[in-house]
Amino acid sequence: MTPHNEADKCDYADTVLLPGDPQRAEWMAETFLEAPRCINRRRGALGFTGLFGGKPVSIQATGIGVSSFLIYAHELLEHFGARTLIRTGTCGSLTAKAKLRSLVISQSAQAESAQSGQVFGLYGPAGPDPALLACALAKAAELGIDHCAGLTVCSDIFYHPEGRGRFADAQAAGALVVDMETSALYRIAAHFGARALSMCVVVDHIETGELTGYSERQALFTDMSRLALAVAAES
Ligand SMILES: O=P(O)(O)O[C@H]1O[C@H](CO)[C@@H](O)[C@H]1O
Ligand SMILES: O=c1cc[nH]c(=O)[nH]1
Repeated sequence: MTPHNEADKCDYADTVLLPGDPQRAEWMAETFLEAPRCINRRRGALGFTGLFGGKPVSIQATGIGVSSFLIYAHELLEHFGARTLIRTGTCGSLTAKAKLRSLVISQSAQAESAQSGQVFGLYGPAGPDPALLACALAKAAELGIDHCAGLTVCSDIFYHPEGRGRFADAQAAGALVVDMETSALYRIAAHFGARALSMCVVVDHIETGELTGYSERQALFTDMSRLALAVAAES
């Protein structure tokens, strides 16, 4: 038990999938895990453990943004003994290469701004675990999942007064998408000597203004869940 999580120490599997949204956590657990058990309801940040391919896997919602994310990730790594964290998120596309509704695997991540840089300065720069990344790329091809891989920019602010213009530098640096947690995931996992990978479904397009509807999203999460669990099963 921690201030934010009522689970017992032994309730989490070594491998934990991390969606931001508790409804996504519940849907993934009920749809894909055998014998899912809800192990955390505190603050509505739902956590589950069940079996996938005979192997224990957990799914824990992390909320929105780095501050919330780091609380759940820290407690999973330090208190609950998680060794592999796989983010199953959503993101906004910054380029035609990352199509609406497709899956983007974060090969690298950077903070949006100096402000984010200060937050992330607590932990050194880091990327995905190379073996998890290679496994995800191979499995995505094997499962026929529409995906691309590249740089994710990690922002602290969803509604920003400067709007999408603020991503010009990130776009020039080749960023495919923006989310609000991936850089923090890579950095905190490296700090604790754990392995991490982030994959996100593109739910809106910053350049074209295209949007998906919330009710459509569960269908969009099927491929991401299949891929994340295939990686978890091999990890
Ligand atoms: O859908 P999740 O996983 O929460 O991820 C994305 O969605 C939220 C913003 O709508 C941020 O947390 C962002 O990173
Ligand atoms: O535009 C978006 C969409 C999802 N998540 C983000 O952080 N930004």
